[in-house]
Amino acid sequence: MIKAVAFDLDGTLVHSLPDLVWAANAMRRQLGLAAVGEDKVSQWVGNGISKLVERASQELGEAPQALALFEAAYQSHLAVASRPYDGALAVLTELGRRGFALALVTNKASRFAIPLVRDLGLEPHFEHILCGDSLAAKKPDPLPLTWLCQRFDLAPAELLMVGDSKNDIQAAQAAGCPSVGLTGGYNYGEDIGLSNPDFTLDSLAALLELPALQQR
Ligand SMILES: O=C(O)COP(=O)(O)O
Ligand SMILES: [Mg+2]
Repeated sequence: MIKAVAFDLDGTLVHSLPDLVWAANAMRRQLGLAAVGEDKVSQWVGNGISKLVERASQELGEAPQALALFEAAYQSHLAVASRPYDGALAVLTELGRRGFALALVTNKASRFAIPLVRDLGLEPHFEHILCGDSLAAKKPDPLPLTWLCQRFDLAPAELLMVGDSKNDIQAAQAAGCPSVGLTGGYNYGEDIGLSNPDFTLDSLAALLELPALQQR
């Protein structure tokens, strides 16, 4: 029986790609590189900011200044075009009303993730927020989910992970937690179904129809 739900952030609750593209291009311009579009950047998201920057400056090989350039740009442009997906706030509110404990498990570093969820009004819904730098390992490592199970005093089977990326599904599988894979997010251009989540859904709103999430 599910008692708590852990949500991923980028590509799951928030369409953050436009601001990530903006920051990546601000960095690339200063490094003398050409601008890139959403199609490219969406494939660089998933393993945290430093990996994104590494992928976004790959043509240069070593670019020690790249991370600082990206971070300065992104910090000033976190929630300009980023928006919660349709129904995101309503789904969090309704799951809370049904008695489920909610948590956020993102690979985004806390200095970006926290102000973003605060700005978009998502923060009060979560009992715990785990970011890419909160613990010794991030998704696809199971650590954030096993940490949550301990905090919530739950068995792995009682915590549902909802995410758009194979990192979310692999973390859930390694922790022994059930998972929902959302289509339409940022999954390196791959079909999320290939990661074998327990459920594959096309929208957040469809979560509310899952039999396991009717009532805690
Ligand atoms: O920052 C990233 O690379 C991905 O963030 P997410 O875990 O919220 O999808
Ligand atoms: Mg994601």
